[in-house]
Amino acid sequence: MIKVSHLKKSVDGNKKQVLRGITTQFEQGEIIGVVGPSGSGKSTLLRCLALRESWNGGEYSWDGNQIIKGGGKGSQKYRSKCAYLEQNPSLYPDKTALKNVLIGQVGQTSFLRRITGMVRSDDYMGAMDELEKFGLLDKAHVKAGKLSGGERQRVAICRALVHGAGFIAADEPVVGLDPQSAERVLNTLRSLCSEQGKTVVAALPIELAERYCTRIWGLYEGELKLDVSGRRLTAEEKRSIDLV
Ligand SMILES: Nc1ncnc2c1ncn2[C@@H]1O[C@H](COP(=O)(O)OP(=O)(O)OP(=O)(O)O)[C@@H](O)[C@H]1O
Repeated sequence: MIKVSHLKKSVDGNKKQVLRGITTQFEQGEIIGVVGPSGSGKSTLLRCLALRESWNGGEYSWDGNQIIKGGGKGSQKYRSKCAYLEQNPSLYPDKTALKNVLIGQVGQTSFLRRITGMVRSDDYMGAMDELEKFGLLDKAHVKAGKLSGGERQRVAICRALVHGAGFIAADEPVVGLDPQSAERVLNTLRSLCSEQGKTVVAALPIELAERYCTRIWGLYEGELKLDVSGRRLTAEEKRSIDLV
C-alpha cells in the first residue's frame, strides 16, 4: 500500500502553495485518473508522487517503508522504482527505440549509465522482450525521432518498466495522439495494472479517466476534493471542481 499524508508543495521561492496537504492511500494494481481544472496542481502532484520534486512537508510510505518524512525527495533507491511519463516523452531522438529503453530515464537510472550507455546482454534481451509485448519489435532499431507520438509514448512506458518501475505517474500521456494511438497507450497502462500489478496515477481529461481508470481523484486549488471508485462523477461532483 502507498500512503501519502499531508503532502505540501510550494513553488516560486515558497511564495505559492500548489499542494495544500494531500492525504490519500492506494494499492498496487490501481489505475487512478487525476482530474481538475488547469492550475489545480495535477502535474505537481504527479511529480511529487514520482519523487521528481522535493516535498515541502508530509509523509510518504510504500508498504510500510517510510520514503519521505517531513519533506524531501526520497532516495535514489525509491526514485528508480518510479517513472514519470510526460506529455512528450523525452527520448534521445538520434538513438534507436531499443537504445532509449536500455539507457533509461533521467531520474530513474544512474548518470553513468546514461552517459556511457553501458548495458548487459540480459538487459538487451529484457528490452527486446518488453518492446515485443508493446508491439514495437519492428521499431526497435528505428531512431526515436522517427517514431509517431503513440510509439514514443509506448517506448517511454517500456523504458520505465525495463528499469524496474512499479509505480508510473503519467502526465496527460495521450495529449495530441489520434484516438487509436491514445486508446492503445491507455489500454497498455490499464493492463499493466490489472495483469502485472503495477500502479498508475495519470492526469487525464475526465472522459478518459472515467473510461480507463478504476478510481478518480478530483483536484481543486491544490486540494484533493474528490476520490471516487468504480463509477463516473456526478454533475454535482464535476461542478464542485469547476469541470463543467
Ligand atoms: N516552478 C514553478 N514556479 C512557479 N509556479 C509554478 C511552478 N510549478 C507550478 N507552478 C504553478 O502551480 C500551479 C499548479 O501547476 P500544475 O502545473 O501542477 O497544474 P496543472 O493542474 O497540472 O495544470 P495544467 O492542467 O494547466 O497542466 C499553477 O498555477 C502553476 O503556474
